[in-house]
Amino acid sequence: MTFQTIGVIGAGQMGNGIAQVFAASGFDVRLNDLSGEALEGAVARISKNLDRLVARGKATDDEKAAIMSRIGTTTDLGDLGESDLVIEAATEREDIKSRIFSDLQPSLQPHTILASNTSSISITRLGAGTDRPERFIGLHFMNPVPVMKLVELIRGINTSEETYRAMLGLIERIGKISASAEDYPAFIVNRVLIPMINEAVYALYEGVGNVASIDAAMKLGANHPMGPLELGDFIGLDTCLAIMNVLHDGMADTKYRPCPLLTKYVEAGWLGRKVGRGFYDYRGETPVPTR
Ligand SMILES: CC(=O)CC(=O)SCCNC(=O)CCNC(=O)[C@H](O)C(C)(C)COP(=O)(O)OP(=O)(O)OC[C@H]1O[C@@H](n2cnc3c(N)ncnc32)[C@H](O)[C@@H]1OP(=O)(O)O
Ligand SMILES: NC(=O)C1=CN([C@@H]2O[C@H](COP(=O)(O)OP(=O)(O)OC[C@H]3O[C@@H](n4cnc5c(N)ncnc54)[C@H](OP(=O)(O)O)[C@@H]3O)[C@@H](O)[C@H]2O)C=CC1
Repeated sequence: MTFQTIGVIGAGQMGNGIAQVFAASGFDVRLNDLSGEALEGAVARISKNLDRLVARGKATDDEKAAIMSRIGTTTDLGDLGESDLVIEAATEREDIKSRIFSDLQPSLQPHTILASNTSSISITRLGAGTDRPERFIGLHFMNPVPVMKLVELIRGINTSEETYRAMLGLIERIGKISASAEDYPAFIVNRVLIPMINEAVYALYEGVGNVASIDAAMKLGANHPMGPLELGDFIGLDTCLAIMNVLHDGMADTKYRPCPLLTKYVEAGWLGRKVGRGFYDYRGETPVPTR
C-alpha cells in the first residue's frame, strides 16, 4: 500500500497537529473543517509552531515553506476523495463521527483507509457503520501531536491484518512509535489517564486540595510534567467528560462516574485552554486558578 495524500477531518488542536506531522514527513495533506475560521486558525497555529522550530535552528525557512505548501484546506468533505488515508479528528461525539464517515463515503476511492483519532469510542462500532470495516482503524495521536512520540493503534474486530500492518509502517515513517491496544472503551492511555484526571477533580470537589495544591502535588510529588487539572484544561474538559461517559457506559461500572464538578465546568462552557477558561483562567498574563 502506498500513501501520498492524507485527509484530516477536524481542524482543532489535534487535527492541526496531525496535519503538521504528515506534511513534515512529505505527505500532501487536505485538512477539512466545517468552518473556514477553524481552518485559518489551524494554518496559523501550524505556521507558528514551525516558526518556533526555525527560531531554534531545527528547521530552515525553506523547509517551513515546503511543509506549509503541502497543506491544503477545504470546508468540502468531497475534496478529500483523492486521499489514500483519511483521519477523522472531529469533536469526541459518536453521532458527529458516524455522520462524517457516512457523508465522506461516496467520494472515497476503494483503496482508501479510514481512521479515527477518537479518544475512547468503539472502533468496531464506527467501522461497522462504513462500507469498509476491514479498512477502518483507530489511530490515536497524543497532544501535542508534534511533540508526543506515541500513536495508539486500535484494531476493531473487523480491521484486516493488511490495514494494521500498513498503519504500523506509516506510524514509523512519520517518526512516531506505536502501541497496539484492543478495542475496549478508552483503549490504554485514556483508560488510565482520564480516571486520574477525574479523581483529581473529585479531590477538588471534596475540598481535599485546591487547584494549585492538587497540581503542585502531582507535578512535584509524582514528577508529572503537568498537574492533572492543568492537563485536563490542556486536553479539553469536554473531551475528558466525553471519555468518562464512554468508560462509565461501556464498562457499566460506577467507578468511572464523572465528577459532578467536571460536568458543571463543561456545562458552563469552561472547557479549558482552548476557550480561555477551565480550572485555570488563561485570559490574563499568567493562568489563575478558578478555585
Ligand atoms: C486525551 C487523549 O486522547 C490523549 C492525550 O493526548 S492525553 C495528553 C498527553 N499529553 C501529555 O500528557 C502532555 C503533558 N505535558 C508535557 O509533556 C509537557 O508539558 C509539554 C511537552 C506539553 C510541554 O513541555 P515543556 O517542557 O513545558 O514546554 P517547552 O519547553 O515549551 O516545550 C518543549 C518542546 O515542545 C514543543 N511544544 C510545546 N507545546 C507545543 C504545542 N502545543 N505544539 C507543538 N509543539 C509544542 C516546544 O516547541 C518544544 O520543542 P523543542 O524542544 O523542539 O524546542
Ligand atoms: N484534546 C486532546 O488532548 C486529544 C483529543 N483527541 C481526540 O481528537 C478529536 C478532536 O479533539 P480536539 O482536537 O481536542 O477537539 P477540538 O474541539 O479542538 O476540535 C474539534 C474540531 O472538529 C470540528 N468539527 C466538529 N464537527 C465537525 C464536522 N462534522 N466536520 C468537520 N469538522 C468538525 C470542530 O468544529 P467546531 O468547533 O465548529 O465544532 C473543531 O474545529 C476528538 O475525537 C478527541 O477525543 C485525541 C487525542 C488527544
